[in-house]
Amino acid sequence: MAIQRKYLFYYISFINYVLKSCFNRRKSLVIRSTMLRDLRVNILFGSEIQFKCVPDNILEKLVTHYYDNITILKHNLEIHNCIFVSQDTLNKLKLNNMQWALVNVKITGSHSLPLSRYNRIIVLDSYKEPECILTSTNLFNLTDCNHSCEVCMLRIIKPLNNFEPKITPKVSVSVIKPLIFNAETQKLLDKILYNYFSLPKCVSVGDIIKLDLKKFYPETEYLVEPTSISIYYIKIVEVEERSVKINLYNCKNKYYISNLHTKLNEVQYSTNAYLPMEKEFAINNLKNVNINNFNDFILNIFPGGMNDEGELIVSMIKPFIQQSHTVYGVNGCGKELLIESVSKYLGIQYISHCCFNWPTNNTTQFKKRIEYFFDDIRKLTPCLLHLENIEALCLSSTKDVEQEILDVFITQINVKTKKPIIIIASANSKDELSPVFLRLFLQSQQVGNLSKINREQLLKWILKRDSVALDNIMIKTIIDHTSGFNYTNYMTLLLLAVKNHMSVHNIKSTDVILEESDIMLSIEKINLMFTKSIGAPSVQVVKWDDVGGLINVKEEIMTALKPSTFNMRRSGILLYGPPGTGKTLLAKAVATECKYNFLSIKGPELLNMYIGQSEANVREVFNKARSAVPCILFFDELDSLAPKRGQNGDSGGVGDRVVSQLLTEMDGMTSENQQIFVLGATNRPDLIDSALLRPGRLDKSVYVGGCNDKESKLHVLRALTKKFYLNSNFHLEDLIEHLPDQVTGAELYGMCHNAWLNCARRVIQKRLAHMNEKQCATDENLLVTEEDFMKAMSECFILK
Ligand SMILES: Nc1ncnc2c1ncn2[C@@H]1O[C@H](COP(=O)(O)OP(=O)(O)OP(=O)(O)O)[C@@H](O)[C@H]1O
Repeated sequence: MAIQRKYLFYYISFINYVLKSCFNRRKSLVIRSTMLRDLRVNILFGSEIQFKCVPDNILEKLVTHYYDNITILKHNLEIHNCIFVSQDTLNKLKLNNMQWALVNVKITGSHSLPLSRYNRIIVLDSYKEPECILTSTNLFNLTDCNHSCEVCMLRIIKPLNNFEPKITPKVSVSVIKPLIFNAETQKLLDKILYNYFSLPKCVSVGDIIKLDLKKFYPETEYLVEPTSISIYYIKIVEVEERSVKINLYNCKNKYYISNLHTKLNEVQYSTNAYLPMEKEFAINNLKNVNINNFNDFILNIFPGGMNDEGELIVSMIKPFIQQSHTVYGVNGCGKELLIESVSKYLGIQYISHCCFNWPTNNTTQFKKRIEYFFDDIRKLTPCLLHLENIEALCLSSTKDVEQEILDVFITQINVKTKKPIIIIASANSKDELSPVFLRLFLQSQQVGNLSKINREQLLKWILKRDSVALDNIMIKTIIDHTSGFNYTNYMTLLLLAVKNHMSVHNIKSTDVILEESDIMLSIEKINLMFTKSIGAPSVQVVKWDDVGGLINVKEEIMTALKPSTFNMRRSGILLYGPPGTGKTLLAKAVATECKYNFLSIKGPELLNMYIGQSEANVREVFNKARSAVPCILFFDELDSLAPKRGQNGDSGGVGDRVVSQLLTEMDGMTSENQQIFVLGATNRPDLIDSALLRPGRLDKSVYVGGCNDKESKLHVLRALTKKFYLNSNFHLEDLIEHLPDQVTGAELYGMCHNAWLNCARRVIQKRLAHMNEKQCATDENLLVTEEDFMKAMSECFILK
């Protein structure tokens, strides 16, 4: 029987196994079918081992941790040619450290085998799970650069005992990334290639090589115009062996390339290629990385809390055929970062273009710009084209022009190419695109507001990526105070906090540990910026204890705002009651305490004499609220905005239309998301249209009454005199007896205000009298006495 030499090793193992079984009485000689299958797999395909792709910079660190520079240089340990295993796995594979072996991959759901390639098996001591690690570039090369296959196992086919790659005299490479070239990029690339091959590098024909600009040309940091492309990819197209040209299709042998012995030839062979898929990346600071903790230094490619959206966009794109989709999300929600991450995840080149660069006053020029742009893009396939602000195509003043532009766009995106152009258009909202335009896109994905858990994940992701230190308890506090924040908000928050920390502590380095005060100050600044940007008035800070009494009403509002066990919440509450009982004050306290955005509207402000304008104002208010979620929308004097419909005297039915608009918006609000809460306030609930008070809109009416018992009067008085210095022998309880039975908060406020003024006048008079004694009236001297209150009371009320 002619046994091929490469399988001899496995046959010997098999015979050993049978002999061992014969001598072991406890084991039966029966060889089960699974054993036979495993054996057959081993004989034909080698040992299967599990793997994990690890970011390049982490692997580089690990190698330098375990091997000194001399060993790395002597053995030419280049991470993209190596598979890293533990000592146990090496023993199991019966290999020696740094030995070359033929390796290939097992592809999920496929029986065909990619060609085997040479790889070095390197031991990283104390490495545990899974059985081996390698770079994503190496894995991609092992699949013959097949971007659409999923590898489930690595196979070590055959150990090579005396293998040593030869030096090739000539090599041809082509550039894959960057897609767009100019003289400057060319110069940089030449320099990187020269530096990279200054030490001999081992390659196979067809290999893709990843070159980090920072690593192979660190001087670029000092260039006047820094380049934005930091990673370059090249492909080995052809090598020469004893004057025979070896190209892609006839060999997977390894060759050494070095500047000294090899002539490098750059060809425009194929810029059209996929890239290795990168599902994870390493954080910036890898100071303390080691073999046991390296997983802590790896981050998912999708931003934290946006994993589901990322996966959904990936599933929209797969399989790679020419197609167009849309992604919606408000400004700063991280659309661009997400779409770029999707391109890295799928290993497809990313091109982004802002559509606002196209429009001009001249329609022909506008159309030409679109055509030229797509002509250029078709040379760069396969690629993921991100068209930012696609609404720019729908902003023409006339419908005819819009249609012409759309026709050109449709023609261009439907031109078929050999390799696909995957278009992802993004806009702030679906409403900005015309229906004709919407039909062009197959599927759409909304990047919505982040839930509390997602915000926490996102913040942790950013902190880890940018190596910003915070303690865990602070993260929870930040999350509680930043409802409605998105990716850009958190980036701004950290930037402001770092800036603040550096200026307060006079630190120059960027390695800072942020304190709670830095963060809180930045949150306040951002909230203020935001309030200004949406045109909301800044709300005076009112705390719960500034509102006296009204305990039931406070509880009612708070339970309505908190999601219940079934995640059902009220969409709105109507506060009604006599004037001056604290309805507006309550709304302000809700805004301060809940840390929600707060939009306050006085009913009559929205009414306008022009036809249609009042309804438009209502729409505008709800749009503002939607862009500021989570948001409390407070309508004061709601009876003037939403009176009963069909009443006489309503000129032209404006009131009816405003009510209808209000009802529509409130319905939309509940179905779209639960983060807008409407508070209404009125003195006359009987005048409000009943449709507004049905469940799902303002589904609860709460009475806010005056103070008619001693306890509530005392609570309000305590709240109003919180900042007063009261004379020690005077108690507020004594005042209560003299107050009228029915008083409102506003009346009590008036009385307290007068009492303080009485006190101030008294102190000033005293001061003027003692002018010569140089005695000053400080705050401590402003002790409000019972007499001040009694005088104020007699001014405000008819005493009992
Ligand atoms: N419960 C209370 N605790 C403390 N102060 C109160 C209370 N109720 C009313 N006030 C005082 O009265 C002032 C007016 O109250 P507010 O404007 O909230 O009344 P309102 O019910 O909204 O009146 P209107 O119906 O006329 O708009 C407040 O600024 C506050 O100083």
